[in-house]
This record gives sequence, structure tokens and C-alpha cells, in this order.
Amino acid sequence: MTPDLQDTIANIPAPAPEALFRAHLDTLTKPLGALGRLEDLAAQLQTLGLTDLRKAAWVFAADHGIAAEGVSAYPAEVTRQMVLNFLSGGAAINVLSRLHNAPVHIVNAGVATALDSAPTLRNTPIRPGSRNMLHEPALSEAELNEALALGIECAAEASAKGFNLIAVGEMGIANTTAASALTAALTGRALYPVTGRGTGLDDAAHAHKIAVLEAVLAHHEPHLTTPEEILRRLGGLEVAAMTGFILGCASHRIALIIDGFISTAAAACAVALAPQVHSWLFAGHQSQEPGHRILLAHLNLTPILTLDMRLGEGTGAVLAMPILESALALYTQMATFTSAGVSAATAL
Ligand SMILES: Cc1cc2ncn([C@H]3O[C@H](COP(=O)(O)O)[C@@H](O)[C@H]3O)c2cc1C
Ligand SMILES: O=C(O)c1cccnc1
Repeated sequence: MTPDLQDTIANIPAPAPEALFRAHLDTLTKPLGALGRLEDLAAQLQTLGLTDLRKAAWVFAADHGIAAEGVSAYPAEVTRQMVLNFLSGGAAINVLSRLHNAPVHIVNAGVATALDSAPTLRNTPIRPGSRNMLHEPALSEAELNEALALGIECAAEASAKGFNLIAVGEMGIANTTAASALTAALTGRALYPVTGRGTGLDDAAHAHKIAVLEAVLAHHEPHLTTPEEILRRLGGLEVAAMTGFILGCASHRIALIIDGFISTAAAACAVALAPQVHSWLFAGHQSQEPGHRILLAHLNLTPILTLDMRLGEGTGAVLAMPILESALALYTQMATFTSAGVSAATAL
């Protein structure tokens, strides 16, 4: 672990105890517990000191060497094409980010073909896509450290801009394959239950994706002994950058809304490296990818939304923002039984 990463992890603050905030929720003019999960979300926001929400989305993009094995329904060049779409404002994440006032920041962590610079693009590719993990680790040690450092730098930038609630998204054709490999390695589950159809594989292509993943894990298995090795061998440039970003944000008191399968795989790596980062995480939604439900359960995170989405980009995370804002508004603005002169529960 680099000194930078060690410092970042050491600086992740502990949340405040929850009891006082739960007690306040119980004084509000509603039956005890009647706001359900909104009460959990409100209490968590309070423990993190988030009393007003300053939102943004960060989307990390990179290509994947494993795409050469035919594991995605779409060609690898879609990664770059979608980054251009993000920059011109036409992707789903752009629409939702505009609607919910969460400006999108795009990071090129390793798209294979060069991209021109643009004001909303951090254009710092580490290498032209990850290596093909069927034959070698996805990243060298130096590349892993660079990608983690890139994420930590982006977190410092987010903090300097004053954001305190950030949706974490990604773009990288074949990255559900990386997420499945990471999920199997981190949870100990078999590949079949954690491998889905990604962008829409048919039965034969899905079976091929699982066979490729079996070979990948067989190749790396003896070396998957630490979270860093798991991330380095089975991850990717945008996954490692997201891992660094999540750790960095938490160290700056920025809460994260994680998105779908890939973003959650990065969060799982972050938690494996630094369990205390967990307090800073919200799960925006549960995607259709079967491995996502398994990974969320492994992380003990309850998704805010279930909309049967399977997109990524940070879309499910941004969609959860109005729910978090609602939870906070209820917590701060509702009258109490005393202030409103409403009778409390009858003791039966
Ligand atoms: C047009 C298009 C837009 C996307 N936006 C996100 N993804 C999503 O699909 C990819 C992962 O699926 P797989 O592992 O099957 O390639 C990622 O890039 C992810 O963000 C997209 C995919 C496509 C085709
Ligand atoms: O769960 C996701 O985020 C996801 C699923 C399929 C394809 N891309 C992303």
C-alpha cells in the first residue's frame, strides 16, 4: 500500500453515534417508525454531519482488455463513443444529472483511443485500457497505484468544489465481467450466480462469459490473497480509480451514493481495504445484474431503489438523490409532538 493510500484510509472519519438522531426522529409528528427506510437514511446523513446536500456525479471511464474475449454484447469502441456522448450531454446520466442538479464530471482513466480535452473531462488515461486478465493481471502494480491515486486526486477536487454527496458511476465495455470476477473473489461465491448478461448477452454468449471467467479465476486464484491483488488482477483502470475515489471522498467527509454492479464492486474493494469507509456509503439502487444483489448483501447495504435498471453510468445513484433529500427535509423541517401540540401515542 502506498503512503498516499495509507494516509487517505487513516483520515476517514468515524460517524457520530446514531442514538441522538434516532431520538429526534421519534419526537416528530408521525407514528413511531412510520417513515420507514427514510428514517434510516435521515439518521445516517445526520451521523455524517450532512445537514445540507451539495450534489455531484463522477463518472470514471476506461477500456478492458478482456473485451477481446467476446464477453459484451457491444463493441469496445462504445466506451469512447459514450464518453463523447457524456461530454455533449446526451446520455442518460446527463439527463438525470440535469434534472437533479448534480453536475457530471467525467474522468478518462484509460480509454484505449485518445480523447480531446474538454472542460468537463479529466483526461488522464493511465494506459490504453487494462490488460487482458485471461492472460495476465489487468493492471501492473504501478498502474494500480496510479489509478488509485487518480481517484484520490479526483476526491480532493470534489472536496475543493464543496460537494458532500456524490454519485459514483462508470463506463467501460466488458466491465461487468471484471465486476463478476471481483465479486466471486471477494465473496467466495461461485461464478454462475454472480455473472449476468451485462449489456444483453444471449444464452450462448452468457455461457461463454462464464467460461471465460472460470479460466480467468483459475489463472489468478493462487494470488488472490489481498484486496489489492484482487483489484489489480481482476479489476480495471476505472474500477481502481473509483476505489481510490470512494476512499478519498470519505476521507474528505463526502458521502457516496454507489450505483450498479461495477460501482458497487469498486465500493466492495474499498471496504475490503478500509472497512470504516462503509459508514459513508449509500446504495442508490439494485440493478438487474444478479451479482449486484449478492454484492449488496455481502456489504450489508440496502438499496434505496429497485427499478430493474441495468445501465450503470451513475444513473441509479443520481435517481436516489431526491429520496435522500426528502429524508433530510423531513428530519429537519417536521414539527415535533410538543411544538405542534399533537398527542403522543397512548400507552397500551
Ligand atoms: C450504449 C451503451 C451505454 C452504456 N452506458 C453504460 N453502459 C454499461 O455497459 C457496460 C457494461 O456492460 P458489459 O460488461 O456487457 O459491456 C459498461 O460500460 C456500463 O457502464 C453502457 C453500455 C452501452 C452499450
Ligand atoms: O449494474 C450495472 O450498473 C450495469 C449492468 C449492466 C451493464 N452495465 C452496468
